[in-house]
Amino acid sequence: MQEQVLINIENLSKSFGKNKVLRGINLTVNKGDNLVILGRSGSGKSVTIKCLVGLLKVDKGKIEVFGTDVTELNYKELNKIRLRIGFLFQNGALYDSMSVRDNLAFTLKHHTKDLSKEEVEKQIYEALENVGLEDAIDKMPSELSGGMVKRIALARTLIIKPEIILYDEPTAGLDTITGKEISELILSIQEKYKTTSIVITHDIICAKMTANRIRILKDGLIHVEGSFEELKNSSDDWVRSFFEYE
Ligand SMILES: Nc1ncnc2c1ncn2[C@@H]1O[C@H](COP(=O)(O)OP(=O)(O)OP(=O)(O)O)[C@@H](O)[C@H]1O
Repeated sequence: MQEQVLINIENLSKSFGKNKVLRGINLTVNKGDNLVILGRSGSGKSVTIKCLVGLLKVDKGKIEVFGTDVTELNYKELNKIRLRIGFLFQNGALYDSMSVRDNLAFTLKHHTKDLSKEEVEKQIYEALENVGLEDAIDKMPSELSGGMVKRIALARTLIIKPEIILYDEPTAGLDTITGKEISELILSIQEKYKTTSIVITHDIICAKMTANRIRILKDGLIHVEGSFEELKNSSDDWVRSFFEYE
């Protein structure tokens, strides 16, 4: 069966002044892929996904998402594509002044107009159930632990039923056990919803649990790609160094 390409990046370049961050990235993500991008701090992982959703303007190259080159779109057209993509940002903060319910309702209503009150409530419960936090519905963000905030942020991402989910450092700032729980959750979401995802992480356990393919960025290019086991056993010392703490 022919693979369906959801993301196709060709020759993507991006500099900030003299800082040449991306020097010609090529990347495809097929439907159902769960791609992990590894790379040292500052190697351009976040810049890559920000270009992907049009938060940063590219210098050169093509980025096709759902078959449309997003580098050529105006704001309105870009927004249409973004509605099909969920983000879990590194500091994916919730709105502090809103309860968990209102945080989720706000996102849902922004995304899908004209839902009945009952439907909104039902979808909020469903999203919270997916992350095992139905009981937190009336809590304020200040009452939640770091791991709970990540889970709620994930529920907020899921509530729009995205076709692609972008995770930027989903386990950053969490202790090992809580980080592992978040990775397990990402995995269970992948299995339940057959989502396509890109996960940017430093956390090798998270990469092992969530990736079907891994790419490693170096010097503004994709240095290497392969499965977890292939890269872990690479003949390249630099590549293997990422897997030392597994
Ligand atoms: N808006 C910006 N303006 C100027 N420079 C930027 C901007 N965004 C990113 N950079 C620079 O681009 C480079 C890559 O940053 P990026 O955030 O993509 O790294 P990263 O690989 O995600 O790192 P980390 O793992 O630490 O999050 C860095 O040198 C950073 O300073």
